Amino acid sequence: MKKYALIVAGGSGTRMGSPIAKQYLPIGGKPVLMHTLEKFQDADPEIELTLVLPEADFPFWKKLCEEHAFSVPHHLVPGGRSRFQSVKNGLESLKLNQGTVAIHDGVRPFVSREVILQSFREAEAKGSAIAVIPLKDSIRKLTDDGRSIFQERQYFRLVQTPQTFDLSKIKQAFKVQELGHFTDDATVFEHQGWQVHLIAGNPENIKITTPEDMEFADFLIGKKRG
Ligand SMILES: Nc1ccn([C@@H]2O[C@H](COP(=O)(O)OP(=O)(O)OP(=O)(O)O)[C@@H](O)[C@H]2O)c(=O)n1
Ligand SMILES: C[C@](O)(CO)[C@H](O)COP(=O)(O)O
Repeated sequence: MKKYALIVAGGSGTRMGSPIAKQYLPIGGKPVLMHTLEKFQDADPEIELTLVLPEADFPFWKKLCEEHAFSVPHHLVPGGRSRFQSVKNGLESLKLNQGTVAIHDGVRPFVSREVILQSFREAEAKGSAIAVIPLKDSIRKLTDDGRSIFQERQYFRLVQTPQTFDLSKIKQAFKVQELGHFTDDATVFEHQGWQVHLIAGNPENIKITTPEDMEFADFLIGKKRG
């Protein structure tokens, strides 16, 4: 079955607060996004890659690719005002309806090869595959009257990407109007009344969001290089 990956990097990285958006910041000598694209190509060179970026950044990205002699083949698609709109643009750019598509945050460069391959296998068999990890800390729910209530953490999971789907189903799901609780692609899929299938993610697959995450990313890259 044909495999696609939609790497979404259409955001501006306000929580990082750096002059250059976080997806272009260097770790281990090259931009975060290049590591992410390479992860998918290394997992399976047959995966067709689409990169969603703010349209105004296209010339900057092309310059970065030249500077780094970056040769992983990919199509560029303009992002939207929210993650939902960026994913929608990316899905609409895929002209065929058959296959599976992994939707992945460009700022998660530490996704493992095993998780990528497993997500495609399970999505082919079950229609969806959402990478999640269990919690290590205890958790509490805050109430409106200022109290907090213990929660049984075994019933919770942290949700990562990739979130991989049957292509025709996820295209159909994204035809809806955007709702406030659509924080990821699983919530959009579920809105159709379909159940999502969870798979085990890899714990180092962090979403680079704040300056501390960049420090951790530098540490992880260094550790991998030994
Ligand atoms: N309009 C948007 C907003 C976000 N994203 C992407 O969705 C992923 C997860 O979003 P997040 O970490 O929130 O990125 P930003 O929106 O860039 O960060 P912030 O919320 O701090 O501004 C990122 O790869 C980001 O580039 C996107 O493609 N299009
Ligand atoms: C899609 C996601 O990375 C899953 O954990 C997350 O929901 C993105 O959230 P953000 O607030 O847009 O960073």
